[in-house]
Amino acid sequence: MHTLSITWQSNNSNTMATNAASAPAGPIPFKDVVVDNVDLVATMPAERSSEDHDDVLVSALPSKPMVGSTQNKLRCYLGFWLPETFVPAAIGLQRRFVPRPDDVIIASLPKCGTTWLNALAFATMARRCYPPAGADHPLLRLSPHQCVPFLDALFAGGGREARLDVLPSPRLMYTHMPHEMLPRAGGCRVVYICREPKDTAVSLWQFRRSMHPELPFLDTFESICSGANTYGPFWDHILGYWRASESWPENVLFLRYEKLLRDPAGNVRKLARFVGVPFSEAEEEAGVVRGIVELCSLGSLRSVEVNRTGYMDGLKFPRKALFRKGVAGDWANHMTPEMARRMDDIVADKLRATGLTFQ
Ligand SMILES: Nc1ncnc2c1ncn2[C@@H]1O[C@H](COP(=O)(O)OS(=O)(=O)O)[C@@H](OP(=O)(O)O)[C@H]1O
Repeated sequence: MHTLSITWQSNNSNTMATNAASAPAGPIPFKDVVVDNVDLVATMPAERSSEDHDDVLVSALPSKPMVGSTQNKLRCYLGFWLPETFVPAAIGLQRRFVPRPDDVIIASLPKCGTTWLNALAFATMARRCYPPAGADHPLLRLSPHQCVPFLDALFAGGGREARLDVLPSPRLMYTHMPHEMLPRAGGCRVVYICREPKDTAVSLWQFRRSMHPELPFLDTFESICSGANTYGPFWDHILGYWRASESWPENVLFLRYEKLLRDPAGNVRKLARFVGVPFSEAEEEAGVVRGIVELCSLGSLRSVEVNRTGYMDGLKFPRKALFRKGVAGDWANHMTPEMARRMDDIVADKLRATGLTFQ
């Protein structure tokens, strides 16, 4: 098992002095601290979990194979197909996670822009300690997933969730769990990123192929359409956060990957306002938003050493597989018209009368 360490280091006072002029008014996230060596993905339990977790017998839940994995399977818990190793995380999150009012949680289905949004949120919230143009920015030596703790891995067992308690406020974390698995209380802020389902399907398949090059697209496609895919059904995952964003707009921000591609700066401003640290006029004039967008662009992240080399240890996937094409519409290169129509029909049917569309 990988050893995890969370190191909080005092910030360099010169950096603070340089930033003072452009610092926003109000609470300053990440003041005096730097997140380092937080690779919570690497701590995912390798063993399968079939024990009793708080009176839910994981091995008694309905199961299906997980496409592309011989080690893990999916279990249906409260209507969602979760990786078996993460069912205890869903239970633990619901029962024991105590959000703080100023927590920020990034939520998504896998392959919807999680890595990008993690990077943007981290760079935005940590900008006083780390100006985006700074040569010592954590995103120049750590992967975005190393900068943002992964709730699903932390709550998967082994007492790791206690590590969250020592993080100073405001905490930034991420999850792939459905909205239904998050506790209601606490009033923390959740930022969800949603992506066109056909592109998400292609991205997931390509990611899996980085480990299993021969994997046919059809297996991934069929499992997604059936609903029994990792964290699926995808329509229920999306709708859970969509409805929450409509009911509690001050708590849940619903972002779209395609809109982020079209207007990254506008969406970063929206994100900053939502998490309570809007950009000041001085910051706008100093090009801070532009700097964050550039730092977190696919080209920049892809060129960082840690993102080019090495593996997401617990998952054995190469990190570079997280930074592929980053475009909208790649589905057209991999789906037949019939496959595309089938998925569009599923989406139209499931999202009917919800106000959410992908057209
Ligand atoms: N900076 C940036 N800008 C635009 N797009 C980006 C960026 N970083 C990652 N990506 C693209 O996001 C896809 C990976 O999805 P996730 O980050 O959600 O994967 S994961 O859930 O964290 O495993 C994957 O999409 P595809 O290229 O379509 O496969 C990545 O290329």
